[in-house]
Amino acid sequence: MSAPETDLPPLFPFAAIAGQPALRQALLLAAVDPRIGGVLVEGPRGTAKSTAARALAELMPAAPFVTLPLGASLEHVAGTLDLQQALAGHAVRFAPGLLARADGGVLYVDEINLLPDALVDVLLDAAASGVNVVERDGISHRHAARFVLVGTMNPEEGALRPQLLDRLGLAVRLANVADLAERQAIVRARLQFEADPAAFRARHAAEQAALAERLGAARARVQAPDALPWSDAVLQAAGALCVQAQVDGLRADLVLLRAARAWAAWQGDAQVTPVHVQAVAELALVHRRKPGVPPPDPVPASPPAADPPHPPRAPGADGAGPPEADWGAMPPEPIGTVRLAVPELLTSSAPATPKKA
Ligand SMILES: Nc1ncnc2c1ncn2[C@@H]1O[C@H](COP(=O)(O)OP(=O)(O)OP(=O)(O)O)[C@@H](O)[C@H]1O
Repeated sequence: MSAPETDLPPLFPFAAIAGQPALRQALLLAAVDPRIGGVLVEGPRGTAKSTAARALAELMPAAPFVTLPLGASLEHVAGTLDLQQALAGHAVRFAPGLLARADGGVLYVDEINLLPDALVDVLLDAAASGVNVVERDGISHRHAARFVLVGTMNPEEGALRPQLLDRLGLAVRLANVADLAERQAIVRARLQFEADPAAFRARHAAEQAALAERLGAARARVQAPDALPWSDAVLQAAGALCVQAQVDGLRADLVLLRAARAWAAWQGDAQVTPVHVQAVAELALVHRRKPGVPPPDPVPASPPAADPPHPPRAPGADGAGPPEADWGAMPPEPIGTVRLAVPELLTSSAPATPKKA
């Protein structure tokens, strides 16, 4: 886990983020496998979008957190080639941009829907390929740009074109928190953090360390080419969900499979199954589903998906809600069903090492 830099304000720990299970799940999946292509977070102001994205970077080893400022130029983002040097017979000099700085970490793009399309195009290319290529007058330079792209938008302020939406790996639609107990738990935790950040962080240190270790193990597993195989049943499950959502093209299937594999790695499972596909389906499909097509009926669960439980806390810590159910222990569901909230994400007792098949 990267140590917070001393000249920066202390970070609110990922483990202390209350509610928002889909946001936490999507961020963690994108961190397990950055080639998923990032996360689009749609929703109102003040719903922990930037807090969660910053906190995610802290779970990754020495990961930078880079914010793309509004009004940034293409050169500022992608970097520039010094052609004068090249023409004078010197080696090509490359001045790195934000994509280079974000390598290995998180690139946070607030109001991605308000950026020029050309800039979003460059961001999405780099996010999906892990490489940034800068070309000018026949000279080109490429460098690693493996970052988790987190783009936020408020749909009331403008839409993102479907072509660009489709290229964002996962999406989450946040709503304002209407549950009074949950609001109180969030406010109480935040006030405690602001009153004494060091003590607050110390209280969550063990849970944070467990999350960071679990993330590191999952990241290592998805990089191993032979790990986490998928069967035809998995491809079929993904395809069936994509057909039901009436998505365009095949990108949804590919992202869904990649996300399912990341979820299996996070769970410590030995192979990808249709259950993993179901658990991440809505994150891959919500922004690709054809307008007017309803999502599959949610499966009633205990507790119901409409009332997702709070993340686990030590008794009495931060006034948070009750411990959550162990969703991982639930029986498989039929294909075509979707369960959005996967709160056992933050169950620190979950395995950090793969289970035996
Ligand atoms: N679910 C939550 N858990 C913990 N803190 C939360 C939660 N929701 C909101 N907050 C707190 O509310 C404040 C606002 O959150 P944050 O700045 O992350 O919102 P945002 O969604 O990025 O807003 P904006 O779109 O305006 O940038 C922060 O102090 C954050 O800690």
